[in-house]
Amino acid sequence: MQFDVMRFPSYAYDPATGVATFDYLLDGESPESFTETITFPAGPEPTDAFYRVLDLLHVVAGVSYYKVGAPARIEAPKAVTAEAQALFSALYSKGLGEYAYVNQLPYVLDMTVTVPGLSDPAALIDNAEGRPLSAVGGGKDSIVTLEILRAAGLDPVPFSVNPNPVIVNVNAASGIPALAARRKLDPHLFELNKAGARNGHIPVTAINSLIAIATAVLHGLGPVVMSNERSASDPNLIWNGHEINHQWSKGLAAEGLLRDAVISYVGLTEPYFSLLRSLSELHIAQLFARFDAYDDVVTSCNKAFKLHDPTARWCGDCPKCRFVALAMAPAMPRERLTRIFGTDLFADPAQVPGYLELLGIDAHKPFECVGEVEESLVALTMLADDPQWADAPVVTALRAAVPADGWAAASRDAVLTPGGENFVPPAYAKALALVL
Ligand SMILES: CC(=O)N[C@H]1[C@@H](OP(=O)(O)OP(=O)(O)OC[C@H]2O[C@@H](n3ccc(=O)[nH]c3=O)[C@H](O)[C@@H]2O)O[C@H](CO)[C@@H](O)[C@@H]1O[C@H](C)C(=O)N[C@@H](C)C(=O)N[C@@H](CCC(=O)O)C(=O)O
Ligand SMILES: Nc1ncnc2c1ncn2[C@@H]1O[C@H](COP(=O)(O)OP(=O)(O)OP(=O)(O)O)[C@@H](O)[C@H]1O
Repeated sequence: MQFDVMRFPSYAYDPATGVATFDYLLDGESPESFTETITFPAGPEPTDAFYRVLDLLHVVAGVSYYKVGAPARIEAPKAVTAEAQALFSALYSKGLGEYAYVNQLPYVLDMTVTVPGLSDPAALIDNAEGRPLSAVGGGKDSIVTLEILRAAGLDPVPFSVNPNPVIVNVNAASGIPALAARRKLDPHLFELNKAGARNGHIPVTAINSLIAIATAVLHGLGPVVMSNERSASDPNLIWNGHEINHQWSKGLAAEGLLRDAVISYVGLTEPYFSLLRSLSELHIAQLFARFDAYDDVVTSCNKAFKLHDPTARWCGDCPKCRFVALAMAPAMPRERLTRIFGTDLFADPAQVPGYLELLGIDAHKPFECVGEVEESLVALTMLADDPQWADAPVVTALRAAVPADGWAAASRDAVLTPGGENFVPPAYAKALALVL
């Protein structure tokens, strides 16, 4: 399918129903149009700031439709600030890096989004003191964030886009009333995919983040708090001189771009940050071990989410399950880990090849939300030192497979000491410090 340009004809919002509709057009000889629907939790009459977030969301959510044909031009509909334009361009290039690599479309890595003009920054709106909106994905990370915010008395409001049964159960376990938004992709996208249109991964966290920010603005809440970890900024591979990162929109660069766009174009003083940015996945897993109220519900397995089966939890046989089990194992009794996963991955030699990938011994880091190779190596050294794990068949096999220079790269201090740039405001940094 060939298209010349991607356009964004219009969007609409109905305050009575909370329904927003976003229109997209892939223009060319045989154009295709799409409408995405997002239903926000009903709230008071929207302000200008809310509509400004929708202006950003309109362009950002367009990535799902752009990927059908990847035209060489993308024309955003409205004048925005330079920071917002920078977000758009990065999202359609770096955010679609995995898609470009898998579909062998190198020009996508250099895509820019044009705008009809540059606007002045919006007047500032001080939202820093409001109750935080805490994004919940159902995995260990967002549970840790929610509990840190609660312990510090910050009174978080859990929020999810399209809450699946895992998220519903996690929210129930937290006991805190939650907000939710519904997002419906245009069914025409799936028809085109069935007919063989191009497809691939998109930077979904950027879309969920803007839906969260719009909800926070609509409900007069404070900052949106994410749970994106340090290793989310780590690329999977380098291709044509560009970093390809499956988790690009969870990374630090995307967080900075999104913050700058919302601060300048919407005017919020404290729109959005990741509380866990300075922590490794291994460290977050250690913190999760302190909260056993979620053991029967927590699920980070993307395969389980793909099954659309309300009872599906950990599949026990994918990179995400392998990594999270490895990260949690050093912090909890073997029976507890086996209960959470429904299986003992370290007793099953069939898991060894998958673990070799995570340890950087085979192939590149999988296109999944998994930690850095160093984190896996450190977790393995911790298991090797722990009598309950040392003789597990998978641990024994992995210890033998890691080359001598591999161990040298595994520094417990480096992995378990918070570090790196982050955007956490001081009041929230204090809350985090209480659990470290
Ligand atoms: C659950 C999952 O992993 N989905 C990825 C999978 O899609 P699949 O066909 O197996 O199932 P669906 O997610 O139901 O998608 C159906 C089709 O719709 C397209 N689509 C979906 C959401 C969207 O916002 N826009 C869309 O166009 C999708 O392409 C399917 O055709 O494979 C896809 C292709 O590789 C992935 O794009 C799907 O990923 C979802 C967008 C998703 O939610 N993935 C997260 C679990 C995920 O990967 N998160 C990353 C962070 C990525 C980021 O930068 O934000 C992570 O946690 O590492
Ligand atoms: N459906 C959703 N609605 C709102 N926020 C979400 C949703 N899914 C994920 N998120 C948020 O996006 C970020 C990245 O998601 P990710 O799946 O990595 O995190 P998680 O589910 O909390 O933990 P884990 O890494 O263990 O799966 C997190 O801040 C998470 O809270």
